[in-house]
Amino acid sequence: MSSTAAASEAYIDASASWESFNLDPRLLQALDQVGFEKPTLIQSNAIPLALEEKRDIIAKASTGSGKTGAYSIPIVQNLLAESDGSSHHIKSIILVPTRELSTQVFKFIEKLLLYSNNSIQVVNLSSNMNDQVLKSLLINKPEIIVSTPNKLIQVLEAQAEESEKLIDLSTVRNLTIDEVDLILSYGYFEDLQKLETYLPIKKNLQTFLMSATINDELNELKTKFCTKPAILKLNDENVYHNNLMQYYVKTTEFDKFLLAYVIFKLNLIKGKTLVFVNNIERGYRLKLFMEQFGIRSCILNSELPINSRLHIIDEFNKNVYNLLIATDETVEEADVEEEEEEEGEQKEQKDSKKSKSKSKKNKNNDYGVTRGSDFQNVACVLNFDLPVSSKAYIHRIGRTARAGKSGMALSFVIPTKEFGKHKVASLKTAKRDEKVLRRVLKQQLRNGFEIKPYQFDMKQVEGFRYRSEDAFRAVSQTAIKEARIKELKNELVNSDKLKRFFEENPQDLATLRHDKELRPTRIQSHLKRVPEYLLPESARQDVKNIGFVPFHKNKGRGKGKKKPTRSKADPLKSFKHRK
Ligand SMILES: Nc1ncnc2c1ncn2[C@@H]1O[C@H](COP(=O)(O)OP(=O)(O)OP(=O)(O)O)[C@@H](O)[C@H]1O
Repeated sequence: MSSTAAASEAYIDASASWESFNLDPRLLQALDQVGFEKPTLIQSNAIPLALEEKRDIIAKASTGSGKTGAYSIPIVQNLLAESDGSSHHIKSIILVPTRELSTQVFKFIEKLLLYSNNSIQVVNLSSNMNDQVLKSLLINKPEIIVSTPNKLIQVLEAQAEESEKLIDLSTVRNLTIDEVDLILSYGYFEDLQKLETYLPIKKNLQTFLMSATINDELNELKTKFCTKPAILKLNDENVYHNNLMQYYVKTTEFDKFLLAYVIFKLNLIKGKTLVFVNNIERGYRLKLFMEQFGIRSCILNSELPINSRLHIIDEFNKNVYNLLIATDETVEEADVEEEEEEEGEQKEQKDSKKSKSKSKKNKNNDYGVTRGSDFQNVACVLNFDLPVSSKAYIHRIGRTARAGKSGMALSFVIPTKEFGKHKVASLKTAKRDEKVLRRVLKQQLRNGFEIKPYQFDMKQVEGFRYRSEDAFRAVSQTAIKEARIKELKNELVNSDKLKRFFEENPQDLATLRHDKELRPTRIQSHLKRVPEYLLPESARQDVKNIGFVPFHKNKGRGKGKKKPTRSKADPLKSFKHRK
């Protein structure tokens, strides 16, 4: 069995087994190798529909519920069943919204093909290989192509002039669109329309459309690509998020920084934390601020080269880094509009064309980490900046408590009366924080979940204010600009090294750290130490006795269940000093 962690009992479908789907022995062996003992609910529902009934499928299932397997397993099974090992044709196209996800899905399929003796080939079109390498891979007519819609169309259009067609989609038998609503909101709709002209639509083409949240725009795609699809809407949030504790803290614009300092310096969160901010500049501001206290973190945003982005996620998953500050660049007006409409606040009809073109700006980034990315063992998602919609909230918190594991989500919320009071620490999106919080609370409650208010003991936190203000002042606009350029330069060098050594020297990769200090202009080394007098009483007397956030499974979280005991529900209350 491999290192892939076993899923919890609630997460898998105990009544089903891989054997019951008549899977190819090579695939069964691969599933055993990745450590999937039994299918998850979405997998046990989707696989028979796809394999036995040959249905098109539209599936909505919770984040972290195993949707990748739900479509990849039938794809690989069909290919293994058909393959004679000699002739090759492109049979399956898998479209995903981001390059990160493209790599992730590609790697997963490679694992499923481990015992297929190269009879089936898979290519990641969106990876960073040069044209010659890509050409050599495509010449072999790989059975599966994983790509963003944009990249696929680019290659198809570029070859239109050439006599030899590298990609011939007339042989395609399966089209999968993962995170389909995000694909639409990224402005990929036109690319999908173009794709229609290359694919044998509705002629023997099986289609899978997958997402954790599904919107109305999907109807157009459904009519275009599907024939009598089976619609799977698993009401599974309460199964998957039973292990997720959710809290929010009402605070002020500056105190977000103060609290982040206290939380990370005093190690109040045990395990890896993924911090979400709403723009790139905020990410660097927070990193530079925390750096002064000796708190190391990595940055993840669309500015960084793709190789670095993938390496950072990989290393974070291998526990090389504890703290990752990711910019959520899906903070879209379209999302906000959509929610306002849903709640009847905006009566006017949405001009769908306008909203499609508006979100198009994201498309060229092909970047996104709130959706689909399989971050492993994330103990806490900290919404340093609250997202702008409850949909975005679902996807962010879905980066923790995955595969039945436990996790915690903590969100900082700026009350409307506090908005705009601290010029430098202020953020435009925070104006709507309270409104968004109301929606998030309502939406989570519908699924039986409570997001509890969390009160920090501000008397204890107050002692850290002076140092925070000092450190915050040092992070000037110029310091941020310089740090941004420096990081970019570092990562370009890293990315180049990564490119050259990717395959040959995997050990060398480990030495490329992404959490190096970026150093704001003014260095204040005294800030790295927390003096004894600032520690809470208990921490001063006996560091070993100080508590930490318990991330073990808590059975009492679900709807109508018994409330957890205070010590379990109040994880941030006790302080631990970072050594
Ligand atoms: N049958 C299974 N048994 C055990 N673990 C599984 C199984 N299927 C998937 N997993 C694990 O569950 C995690 C989540 O799976 P996956 O990334 O497919 O979720 P998802 O539904 O696509 O989530 P998202 O909506 O966030 O993209 C992964 O770490 C994966 O390895």
